Amino acid sequence: MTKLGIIGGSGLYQIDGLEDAEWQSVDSPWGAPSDDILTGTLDGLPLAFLPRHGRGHVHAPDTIPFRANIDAMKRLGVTDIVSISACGSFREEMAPGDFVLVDQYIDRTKGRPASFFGTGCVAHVSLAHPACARLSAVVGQAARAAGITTHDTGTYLAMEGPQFSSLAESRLYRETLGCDVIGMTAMPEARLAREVEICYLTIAMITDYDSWHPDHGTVSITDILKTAHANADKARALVKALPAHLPRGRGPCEYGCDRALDHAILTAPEARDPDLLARLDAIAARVL
Ligand SMILES: CSC[C@H]1O[C@H](OP(=O)(O)O)[C@H](O)[C@@H]1O
Ligand SMILES: Nc1ncnc2[nH]cnc12
Repeated sequence: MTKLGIIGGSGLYQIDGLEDAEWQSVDSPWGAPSDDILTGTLDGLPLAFLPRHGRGHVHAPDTIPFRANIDAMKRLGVTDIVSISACGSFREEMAPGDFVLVDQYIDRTKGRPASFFGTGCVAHVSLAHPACARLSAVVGQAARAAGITTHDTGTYLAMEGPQFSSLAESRLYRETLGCDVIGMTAMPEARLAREVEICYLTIAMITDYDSWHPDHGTVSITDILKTAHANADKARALVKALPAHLPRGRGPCEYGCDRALDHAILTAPEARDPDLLARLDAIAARVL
């Protein structure tokens, strides 16, 4: 049975229209999630919504408790995460107001805890295709049905922030690294979603042209927030359109997202750390 998780970014701190809506506090051995999680159903689809920065925008990109957030989603039984992020654009044709379905990432974040595994239980999952192509196709259909201009692929540069990029960095990411969009939060979120075997997709909601564009000057938070608020209405329209496109029942993910931990754990059973294993109870129960 599909259970949809939505992670809302800057400007998207709640969603409307859920039946049996309830803000639930979820305990995680990885710390407190960014906020309580709004659960309910939308047209019969079970859904869990978490504002990534917390209501009131409490967490900075580097203090978001990514592991607690993803562990909490897993504990709630979420099978698919659609993660929504305000992003800058490196492409003229990916204009403010457009949505980009991210399929690749370049991770330039620094020092954020990026794995549930480590000493005492070492695991290596594949991240060659971090986004779930099945989820991306479904979200693309729903976004178009909601009248949103949507680009089907894009490479996301995850920067550390919280400051925006210098002009030289912006040009490097666009011209040398070939990235399409930029933000501060999709990593390590995408890595962690793969480790917990949840199908995952980042939707980049374009708010600005970062600082490379000769006609747009430097990126300003005031302009970003104006576009982010308009984008949040589109994001809510997209969420409303999703249940009509997302099948309720589900077989195995055809791209293997839900089996990412098969053969991934290297530590011998007798050498595993019981404390770490206890913290992995929700994450790796299927294989431990
Ligand atoms: C509001 S501008 C910078 C801020 O917005 C993005 O957050 P999110 O991905 O959660 O929408 C960006 O990554 C920065 O954290
Ligand atoms: N230009 C930009 N750089 C990083 N994060 C962003 N979020 C929105 N716009 C951004």
